[in-house]
Amino acid sequence: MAAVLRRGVKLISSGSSQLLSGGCKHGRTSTLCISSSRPSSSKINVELDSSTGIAVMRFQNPLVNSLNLDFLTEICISLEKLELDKSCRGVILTSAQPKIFSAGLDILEMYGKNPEHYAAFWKSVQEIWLKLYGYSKITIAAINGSSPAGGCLIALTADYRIMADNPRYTIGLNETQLGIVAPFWFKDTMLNTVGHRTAELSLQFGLMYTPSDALKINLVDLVVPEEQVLSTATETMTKFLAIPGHAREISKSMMRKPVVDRLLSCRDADIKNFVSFISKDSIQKSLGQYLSMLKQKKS
Ligand SMILES: CCCCCCCCCC/C=C\CC(=O)SCCNC(=O)CCNC(=O)[C@H](O)C(C)(C)COP(=O)(O)OP(=O)(O)OC[C@H]1O[C@@H](n2cnc3c(N)ncnc32)[C@H](O)[C@@H]1OP(=O)(O)O
Repeated sequence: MAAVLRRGVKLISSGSSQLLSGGCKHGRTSTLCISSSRPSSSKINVELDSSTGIAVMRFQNPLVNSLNLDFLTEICISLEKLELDKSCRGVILTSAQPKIFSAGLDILEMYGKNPEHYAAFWKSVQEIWLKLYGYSKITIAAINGSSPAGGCLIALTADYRIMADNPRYTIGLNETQLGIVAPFWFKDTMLNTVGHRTAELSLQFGLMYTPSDALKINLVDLVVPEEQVLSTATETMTKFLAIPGHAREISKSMMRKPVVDRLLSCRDADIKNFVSFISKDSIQKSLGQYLSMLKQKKS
């Protein structure tokens, strides 16, 4: 059940199984409707301040916000609800997990599973990208931790990126380091942000950037002290909100639509391509080795 935090603000815990269709109004505060059962299973929470129209979506999928099928579905449903909710004007994406924005796609979803599973997973990755890259409302990524690969992609879909000034945090599309390849729409999203040459080097080497280096190549727009990431995101959102909405929205769409349309025109082929690529023995071997490396890092 949504709980009132302060005047005009509601906390919305949303497990995918708990979300009902359609938004609803409770007095002055516009929020999403959810049932009250099993709120502890929520992988995200959303706070919507109806006085400003700003929603804060926090990722809370322990340990590292890795993007598995359920988590992706839950994010997508919440984004859809916020998009339909007239009282919401913009969404800040951030993490409730310490030190990690998102560890990227859950490698376990791409390792040792069957083709049907790979296809369903990839479809959900496409869905989240299509939803976020084509999102009509303003999105700001408040990057308060590391953000490799799919985590970087989520950040890249936002209209603005603000990263915590902590050299331990890194961000980038590191796919080649895992022996896998960022698909064309990951590449296009990166290219539209940092330009051709930087994207080319970045993708081939699978480079991960510290916040200050990410700022130099425009991978992020602003680096601020960690404790100011959210407040700066809110201030920035207010600046975006001062622009006439329809004009901003059309401009955003004009910049992004060709890339969105490109994936829309070949979704099934892209899924087939992914399934055939990820099922290869050599790719499975690379992913297995990478997983072992992650585990060994601890010991
Ligand atoms: C021809 C063209 C065809 C196109 C075909 C397409 C091909 C596929 C394209 C796929 C695109 C994107 C891929 C991805 O997003 S892959 C994921 C990439 N992510 C990473 O490389 C991040 C790896 N993780 C880390 O670097 C670190 O874990 C961290 C995030 C910096 C956190 O470090 P930490 O020290 O705080 O925590 P750590 O102990 O390492 O991890 C805790 C546990 O979490 C597990 N884990 C970490 N990341 C992932 C992950 N992405 N998926 C699944 N599990 C993950 C880690 O193993 C630990 O588990 P455990 O506690 O030991 O059991």
